[in-house]
Amino acid sequence: MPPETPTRAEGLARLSAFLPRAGSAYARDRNVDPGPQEAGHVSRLSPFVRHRLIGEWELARAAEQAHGAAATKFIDEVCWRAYWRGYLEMRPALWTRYVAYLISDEAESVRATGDYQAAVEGRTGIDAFDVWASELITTGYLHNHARMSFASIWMHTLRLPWQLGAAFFLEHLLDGDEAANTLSWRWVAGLHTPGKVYLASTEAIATCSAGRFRPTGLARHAAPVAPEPPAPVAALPVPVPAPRWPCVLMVTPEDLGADGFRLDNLSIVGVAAFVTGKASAAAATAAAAQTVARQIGTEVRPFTSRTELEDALTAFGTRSLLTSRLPLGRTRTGLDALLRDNEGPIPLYERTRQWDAVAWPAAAKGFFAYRPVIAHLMALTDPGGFWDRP
Ligand SMILES: Cc1cc2nc3c(=O)[nH]c(=O)nc-3n(C[C@H](O)[C@H](O)[C@H](O)COP(=O)(O)OP(=O)(O)OC[C@H]3O[C@@H](n4cnc5c(N)ncnc54)[C@H](O)[C@@H]3O)c2cc1C
Repeated sequence: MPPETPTRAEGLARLSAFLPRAGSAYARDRNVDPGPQEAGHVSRLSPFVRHRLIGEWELARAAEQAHGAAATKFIDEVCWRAYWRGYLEMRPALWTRYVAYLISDEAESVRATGDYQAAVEGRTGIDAFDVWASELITTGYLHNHARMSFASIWMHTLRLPWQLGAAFFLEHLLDGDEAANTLSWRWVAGLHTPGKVYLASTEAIATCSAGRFRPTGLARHAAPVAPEPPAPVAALPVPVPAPRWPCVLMVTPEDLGADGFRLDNLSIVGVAAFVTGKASAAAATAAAAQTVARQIGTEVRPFTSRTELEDALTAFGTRSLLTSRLPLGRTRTGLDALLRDNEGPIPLYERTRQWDAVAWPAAAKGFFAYRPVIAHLMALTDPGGFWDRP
């Protein structure tokens, strides 16, 4: 697993070590999880990709260069990430409803039950499930098939609310991502593609765990889910040119720079680091901010409060903040609370990476309808560049 403070160098080393397996071997073996002690058939790059220490485009292009058409499956999987992200950005109600459930009386009473406690402590007696609960907590990672089966057993066999399972994942996954996580749990529940649920089976778990597990007593029928109104579709903000006046570059765990912040022709007078989230993400944010500040010859001011942010802006002599687009989720919610403080507005300018500007609006329906956009993404000349030139 990644070191305490994941770095781009570590992620790139992991990518180059994995690359020989990103072609036909990935297509054939990716669903088999030999366990955390083994090298495995997947990249385990998600914690680096989640925080944009490495861009999705870098993974996809490296795989295409190494394997040509045989990299299609790997590139598809990489693009699931942008698909989920775009889908949620256009349906913010799915996120707000999920958050509202977590603070409801019903959620509180379920958390107090023995069944919930047994599930999160890995004491259900269900083979595989209990091991995965503890693997998630100790390593911060689960293989995709383990995530699917765990979520299925959680809601369909144990009959626990999907939202509490999603929250358990988000708390422990090092790649915890509001879009991929919430929407994958909804997909297992049958809420993403109506009527299509994911039911874990003994045989599939035995095969996908390379024979390590053979759980019995799994549900043969899906748990009923409460019907919900369709989420209204919101328009994505149109990307706008970055301001040419002096700004402070704000680095957040949502984008740690991937292959650069492309600051040429901009007037950046300082760097502010919003050090929030898990300890590893906060440390990586501080480190990424240091790197970019060194490159442009300025200072870094870390902040977690309005007062520290105000101090940084005063020190740098401007009130304009420039950052990579902040998607829906915990970082955005935390920052909005600081910016909305009644000490006066702080203008925030968000830049959209070209990869996101093309990928997100295409996530209108299912992934099948989305697939044609993958060719456009792969053809972009500067996918990590920002869509902010006039
Ligand atoms: C219930 C559930 C919850 C999930 N929660 C998260 C989450 O919080 N954060 C997260 O990044 N992924 C999540 N996923 C998707 C997927 O399980 C992980 O991205 C993947 O297991 C990461 O391991 P890897 O880096 O070895 O993937 P690889 O197979 O090596 O894939 C390469 C990269 O492609 C992306 N990717 C691959 N598969 C998916 C997918 N199905 N959806 C989205 N992106 C994908 C990831 O960025 C990954 O690093 C979830 C899946 C399920 C079923």
